[in-house]
Amino acid sequence: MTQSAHDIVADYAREGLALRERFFTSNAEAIAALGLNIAVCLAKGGKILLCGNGGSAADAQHLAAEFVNRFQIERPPLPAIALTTDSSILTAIGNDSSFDEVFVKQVKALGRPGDVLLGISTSGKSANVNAALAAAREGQLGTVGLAGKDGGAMADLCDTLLVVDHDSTPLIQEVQIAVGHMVCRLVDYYLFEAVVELQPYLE
Ligand SMILES: O=C(CO)[C@@H](O)[C@H](O)[C@H](O)[C@H](O)COP(=O)(O)O
Ligand SMILES: [Zn+2]
Repeated sequence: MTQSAHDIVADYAREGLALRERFFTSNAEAIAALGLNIAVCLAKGGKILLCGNGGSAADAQHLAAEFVNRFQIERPPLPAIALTTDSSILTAIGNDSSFDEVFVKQVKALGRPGDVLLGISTSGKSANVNAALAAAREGQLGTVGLAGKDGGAMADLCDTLLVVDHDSTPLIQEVQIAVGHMVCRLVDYYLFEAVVELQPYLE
């Protein structure tokens, strides 16, 4: 029998709520550690590079904007670059080399040791994201992955990997942007509210 529109809404909301509950209950410590890790990178003068495809490209841009502009408190701008935004770079690399290379070359051009690359994918199988993570590791950047499903190939490429254990791409994405927002909140906390807590990690 065909589902009603009401049932589609109710089922989607119920599944998303259950996933959030499961994921954040079992990953709270890892998310707190990730927030600290990103705060330490920024406090030491590093920057955050972000990449992903489709909805994850939007998430990369969304999160870069939170760092550069502000999140919930007024504070100095923080350095973050989404590698998904420059259409000249993306089309030149995609056209001359391959779409798999669109992020790698930017990591090599812009990344410095001590920076962090945050790769976002729901499948863990996006070749351009995984190539960027491999190049970041090679260049001594920290590598962080937000993945879904079974994590794909990202596990072997990331210092920190958070896997949203579900098969639905949009539900995974909704959890991933919440993780990103929590990291922004934690960065504000460590850099501007609880500076003494950060101090031991800077020595
Ligand atoms: O937003 C969505 C689906 O919700 C799509 O645009 C989705 O992001 C695209 O199909 C991506 O190419 C999927 O890439 P990935 O998550 O597997 O790395
Ligand atoms: Zn989407």
